[in-house]
Amino acid sequence: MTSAMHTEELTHRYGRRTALSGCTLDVPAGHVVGLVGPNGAGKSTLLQLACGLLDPTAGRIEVLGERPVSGSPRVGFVAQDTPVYAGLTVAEHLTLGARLNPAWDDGLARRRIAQAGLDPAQKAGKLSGGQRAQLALTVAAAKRPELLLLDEPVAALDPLARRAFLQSLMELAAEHGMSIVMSSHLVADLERVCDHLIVLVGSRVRVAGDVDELLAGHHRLVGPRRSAESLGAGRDVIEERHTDVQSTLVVRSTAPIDDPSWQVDSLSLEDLVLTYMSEGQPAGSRVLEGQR
Ligand SMILES: Nc1ncnc2c1ncn2[C@@H]1O[C@H](COP(=O)(O)OP(=O)(O)OP(=O)(O)O)[C@@H](O)[C@H]1O
Repeated sequence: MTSAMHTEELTHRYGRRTALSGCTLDVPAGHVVGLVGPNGAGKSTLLQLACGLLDPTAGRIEVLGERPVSGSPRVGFVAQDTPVYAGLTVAEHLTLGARLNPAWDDGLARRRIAQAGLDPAQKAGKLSGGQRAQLALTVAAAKRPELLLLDEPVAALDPLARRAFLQSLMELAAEHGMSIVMSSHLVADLERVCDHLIVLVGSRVRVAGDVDELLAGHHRLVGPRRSAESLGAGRDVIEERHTDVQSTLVVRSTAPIDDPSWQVDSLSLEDLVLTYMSEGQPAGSRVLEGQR
């Protein structure tokens, strides 16, 4: 499997604050990868390390087989605040993009600008937040990078624009083999477009893998109250809740659960993400299906 990104024990500190700690992960090339985690988990820090805007404090990161270099034409990045040049018009952004990027796809850029309903003559400083995000995304995609890194790209988009944007991401990955890593809090969106998922919690990777494999390997068990240890080896208990009479467990297991006294259900991607995100928090703040 070729990697779009590979990290080993990657750590970044801002002064005394650790933003990412001992992060080891592999992002397969040619996939759309979702990066989720609570606020402050280190997602933006990881993406900025990947595009060379930050340097590791410790550990190693390779992107497309190289040490990340800021401004590389092989990597596109859209930061959370979608920076644009306020004094330049939309059309001037495309002209500048074409001048700076050898693989610039002008057709793609103009199509996306038209789809987003942007006026080429308008100054970027006068665009709305969502329109600015559309422009920044267009410029990043039209660079035709091998890897596109997006930090909460759809947060400012209206639902229609969001759907169109997610559709275009899937097309970029399918038609041009572009690898895409996008952070988002909108798990339903990630579920629509991502085939690989990374859950980052407290500056560490909590779980990562192919979405279908993750869903197939996680189960919710409901049955008469008993200790989680009764499940035996090879089953990783991610979450357990007990009443006087009933136990509810979320387990990771590739082997089938063959004890008929358990009712075994699958998890949605949102349940899976929430389970990992709430790990380590007091049981009262955890969210389980039926209690939301
Ligand atoms: N420039 C900075 N200086 C100091 N600390 C920072 C800086 N940027 C981020 N941090 C800290 O690093 C940690 C990780 O932040 P980061 O922005 O990477 O998280 P995130 O997962 O992207 O969060 P969010 O979902 O809220 O965008 C947080 O504790 C944050 O306060």
